[in-house]
Amino acid sequence: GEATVDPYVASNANAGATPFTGDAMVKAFHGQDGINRVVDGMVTLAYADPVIGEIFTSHDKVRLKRTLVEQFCYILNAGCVYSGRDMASSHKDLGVQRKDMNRLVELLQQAMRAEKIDFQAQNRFLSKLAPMHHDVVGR
Ligand code: HEM
Repeated sequence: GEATVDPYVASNANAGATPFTGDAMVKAFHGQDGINRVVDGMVTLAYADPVIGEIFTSHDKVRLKRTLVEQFCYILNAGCVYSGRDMASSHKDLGVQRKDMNRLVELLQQAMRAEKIDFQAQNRFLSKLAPMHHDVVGR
């Protein structure tokens, strides 16, 4: 099941990036099914990772997968609403460092490669996520 969290106001703005327009990106990611597989792959790798796994293991994987799928799907313009928390609230107190962010990006790349996402589309998506390090990495 999914753990409950403190109340917050849901908004697509919480996703932390302006979505792509048109359907090129959703096609490149093989639709919502492909997005689900990419998130599943990334989350599985992250929980099992020797470097960053420890940051994840005490947190609810069910909610994380659901909200990550919504966030990726929203940003890729694949027809979803993001119902999760904003990136600053989601990551405060986790103690995420820049190297952890870099590691998660590597795992996302691994998951996208496994789904055979076009390389240019991978990089276009990563460039939407990169500025979020300001909110994700603790200071
Ligand atoms: C651009 C990079 C990142 C994005 C887009 C992202 C996205 C998200 C989203 C959507 C959530 C769920 C929000 C919610 O529950 O309402 C979340 C939570 C979480 N993220 Fe990230 N994240 C990023 C980077 C990281 C990094 C680098 C780490 C650690 C290495 C991390 C660890 C976590 C953990 C442990 C949670 C669960 C927090 C909780 O249960 O309270 N995230 N993230």
